[in-house]
Amino acid sequence: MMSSMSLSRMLRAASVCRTMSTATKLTAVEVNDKTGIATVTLSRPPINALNVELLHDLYQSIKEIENNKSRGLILTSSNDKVFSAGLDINEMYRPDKDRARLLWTKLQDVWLALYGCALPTAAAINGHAPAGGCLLATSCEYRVILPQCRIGLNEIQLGLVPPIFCMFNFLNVLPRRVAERALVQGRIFTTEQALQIGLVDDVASSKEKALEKCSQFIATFAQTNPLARSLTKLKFRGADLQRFESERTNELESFLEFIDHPQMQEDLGIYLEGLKKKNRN
Ligand SMILES: CCCCCCCCC/C=C/C(=O)SCCNC(=O)CCNC(=O)[C@H](O)C(C)(C)COP(=O)(O)OP(=O)(O)OC[C@H]1O[C@@H](n2cnc3c(N)ncnc32)[C@H](O)[C@@H]1OP(=O)(O)O
Repeated sequence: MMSSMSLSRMLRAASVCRTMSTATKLTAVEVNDKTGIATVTLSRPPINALNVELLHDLYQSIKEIENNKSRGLILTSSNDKVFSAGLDINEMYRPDKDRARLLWTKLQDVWLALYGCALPTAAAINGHAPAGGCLLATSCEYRVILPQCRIGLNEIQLGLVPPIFCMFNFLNVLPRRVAERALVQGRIFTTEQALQIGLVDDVASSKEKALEKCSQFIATFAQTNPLARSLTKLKFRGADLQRFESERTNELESFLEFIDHPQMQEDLGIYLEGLKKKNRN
């Protein structure tokens, strides 16, 4: 028979994590009742490519966590090889115009919500994080990556001009010269390189350890007044957020114009085919 001691331990363990009521289909949200930290898990197999629906769910999750006054937000992936492959290229290749508009608007919303999030934010990067994957991670305040991953903003390599928020994110974590060169070259960094240049703060040997490090980072704010903390964060990020707002419409129109261009469509088609061919060979 189970002792009352082990039963109470089990009950305690069961109550530690709860799924948030409005957790959506492509993001799972779990709140640790002990620490008050919410973990958002990107869950769009196979590679968490950011389509309209995933971006929508991610935005909802971030806002929900912020409104529920969690102690912090950790972003991670349900895939053990890929954090996120960035924007779903299928959404940009021969796109439906209204959907392409929605895609970009949702990406902008997610960036605003994550970069300007009042809570401490951390990314447990448990797999590759090219392009939009890197954008999500660098919108957070702290990053831990696993060994043998690749991360970077490679938009230029696809013939895409990195939007202004890519620049803000890189300038926020890297020295200006390193940020500019990385963006202009479309560099993808290995785990070791990312750590060396400061694109990530730490390396962990497993997803669990990465999540633990993220929790430890968030715990460093335990003694800080949450309002004072978030207002200070906004003082650092406010100028970026304002400039983003003033260029938001222009960037949306540029994006739509850009992907409407026949050469761009041809290039995207070739790139997509190249990704698929890799698996056929
Ligand atoms: C202001 C002006 C603005 C104008 C400019 C606009 C700027 C845009 C800003 C943002 C841009 C982006 O994010 S663009 C997205 C850039 N992303 C990338 O370049 C990532 C490319 N993918 C990879 O590197 C790799 O797939 C990686 C993520 C590391 C995972 O490698 P794996 O070996 O584990 O998996 P793979 O076999 O390669 O991929 C599994 C399947 O997913 C597909 N796939 C991979 N990445 C995909 C993707 N991003 N979109 C769709 N499909 C993808 C592959 O073709 C495979 O399909 P099947 O073979 O059919 O199974």
